[in-house]
Amino acid sequence: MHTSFVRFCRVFQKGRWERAVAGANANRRANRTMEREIVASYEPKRNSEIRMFESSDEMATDLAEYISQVSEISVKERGYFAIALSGGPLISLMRKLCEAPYNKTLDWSKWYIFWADERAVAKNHVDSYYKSTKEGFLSKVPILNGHVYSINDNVMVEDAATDYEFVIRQLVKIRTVGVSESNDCPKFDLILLSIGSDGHVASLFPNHPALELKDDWVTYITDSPVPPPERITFTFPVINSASNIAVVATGEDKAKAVDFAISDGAEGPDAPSIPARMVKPTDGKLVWFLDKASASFLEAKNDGYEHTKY
Ligand SMILES: O=C(O)[C@H](O)[C@@H](O)[C@H](O)[C@H](O)COP(=O)(O)O
Repeated sequence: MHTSFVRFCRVFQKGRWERAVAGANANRRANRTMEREIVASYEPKRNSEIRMFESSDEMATDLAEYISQVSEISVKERGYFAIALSGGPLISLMRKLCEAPYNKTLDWSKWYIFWADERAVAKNHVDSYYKSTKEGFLSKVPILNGHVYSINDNVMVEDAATDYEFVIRQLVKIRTVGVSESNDCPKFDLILLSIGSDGHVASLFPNHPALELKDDWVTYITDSPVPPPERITFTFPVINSASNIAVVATGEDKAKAVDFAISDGAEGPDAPSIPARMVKPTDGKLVWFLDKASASFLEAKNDGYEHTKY
């Protein structure tokens, strides 16, 4: 059973749901019940994909290729690549973009950098995502300084959120950032997120009123359960308007959250509030990048273990 599931994930890794279904169909004769369980648990949402990796190195390799492909398509179609970053392991996992061939082949002059969330600290503070992004990525690739839209760290957090939304509105007007056809939200070419062990994405935490915002593009919080408390964050309308969203999960402490975010079994009144479940692109594509540890509850479930409640 375990082998079937791993095989299933490897097919997912190749990026084709149809092939995954074909693989599952091939298993049917061998284990009809197992196949039903897998397909029921991982019924694909429209335009979503799960990629699972044995090692951080494999994930980094695939993430670099994925980002490179999305950037090439965006530059070809729109003339720009507007990408929003976040915290956690992302910057380290983007490390291969700073190496050959990408450092030479990508059209870096068309890249525009944003943050889906940021901690309200000075840019030189150890907690700043800007600082870690600068050190781990921006200083190693030829992205133009004028294309890096970091948060204003000289004002109060609420003003920083207002400023950031204003800046994005100007860029949407001139279409450096695209616009959604179904609402007036910005349509980022790619938003990269990582999931926390409580299921938060960006700085959208479980049970927080910020989860419900419909009209704001950027908001602020002053009570983050994960320090530091003050942050700004994109809202779900903006996240879900993106052309592409990738959610990265690494480590066993994310296993429950990943399971509840992805599995259909987590529906119903007892289902926990997992912000990552609210990542549902309206017109775009969603890809989950999972390491073995963060996917271990998905695997366990298909090994015949009972679904563990959060
Ligand atoms: O301040 C935060 O919001 C967290 O640090 C946040 O970034 C999250 O927990 C990571 O995305 C998961 O990161 P790890 O995989 O490193 O735990």
